[in-house]
Amino acid sequence: MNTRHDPIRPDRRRAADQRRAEGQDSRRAEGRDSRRAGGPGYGPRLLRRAGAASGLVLGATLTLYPLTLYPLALSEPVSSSPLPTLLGLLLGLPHGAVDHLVPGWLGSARRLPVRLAVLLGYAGTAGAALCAFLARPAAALLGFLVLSVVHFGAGDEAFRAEREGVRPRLRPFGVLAYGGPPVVLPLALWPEQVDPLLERVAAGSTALLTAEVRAGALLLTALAITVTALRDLARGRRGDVAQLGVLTAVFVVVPPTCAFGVYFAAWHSLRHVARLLAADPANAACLREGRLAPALWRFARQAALPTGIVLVSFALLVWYAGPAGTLPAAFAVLAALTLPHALVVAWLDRHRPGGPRDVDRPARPPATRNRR
Ligand SMILES: CC1=C(/C=C/C(C)=C/C=C/C(C)=C/C=O)C(C)(C)CCC1
Ligand SMILES: [Fe+2]
Repeated sequence: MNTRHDPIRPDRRRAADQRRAEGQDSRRAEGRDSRRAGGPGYGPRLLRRAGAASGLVLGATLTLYPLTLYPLALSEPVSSSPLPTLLGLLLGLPHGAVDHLVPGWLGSARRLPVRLAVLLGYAGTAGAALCAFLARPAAALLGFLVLSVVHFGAGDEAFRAEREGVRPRLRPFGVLAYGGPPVVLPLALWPEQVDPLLERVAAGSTALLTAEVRAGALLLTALAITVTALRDLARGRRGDVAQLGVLTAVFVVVPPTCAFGVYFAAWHSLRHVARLLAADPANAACLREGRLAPALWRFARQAALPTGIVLVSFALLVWYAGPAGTLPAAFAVLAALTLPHALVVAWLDRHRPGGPRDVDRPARPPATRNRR
């Protein structure tokens, strides 16, 4: 096969080989794109819609809140109730329920032993995180908050890159600009509402979050938001600037437990589910035809059993811990599942079309090459 040392016309052979390889490369990239993203252009289109929907829901929360809900939600029992956060977490739970299938979709874990190893690794990592949470709750909660900033922010950076069909670049300021608002703003701007909850989740955790730590994190987040917004403005991405503005404003204006509940279900989870629908090769045909319902139905079926298992484990834990233990139990389960979930999502970001494992160019092949 290797003709590099062929004594006869090596230059012409080499050129022909290169042309053939380029053609194969391009066809492979196209096939990969249509397998994974539901047909050329469909993945980005789905992500654009999901992005617009999440921005609209947060925008609606921001505008309706002062008009209708403000007096109610600022009233003491509602503003510091964990209920909206728990409800949002519950609604968003399925976004992590098909994590174990993702490596198989991207072609890395189709064989049964590999799939079993993925499942075992997932369960083992969750178990280790749960042990850490039970042994050192305050320190573990702090680690969980940092992990949340990175997971939320990297998720949005990857989402934006996939929507544009380019390689994801995890710029630290970009990650902090998107991951900071849902975590840092509640801690820094709403301590009266958040601190009692943090103490209920893990006694002693607020002592670690000193005023200086919060002020420093707030400053860095504000800087990251400003830099990212200016960078996007310079590139003419006014839509992204508006979305970042809405995301930030929601966490400044709306009390945190409410803002976080809406954010988790309608922004983080919705966007991630859109990426999952585009990544599942079995959705390619229906998504190419513009039919979303079969893809959603397939996702619902795949997510049902793992979501059910988590809910039953959670119910057992609450029953064991009693009503006072509900919040710590909820967060212990959440923190335990977040660690393997964040690892799988980081893996997805690296292996999606256009990710660093792919060739060093946009996810979709250039328009001039091999267009039908
Ligand atoms: C503990 C706590 C909070 C933080 C919750 C976080 C950070 C959840 C992260 C979930 C993740 C990362 C899920 C993965 O997809 C709030 C809302 C600030 C205030 C109430 C107490
Ligand atoms: Fe997530």
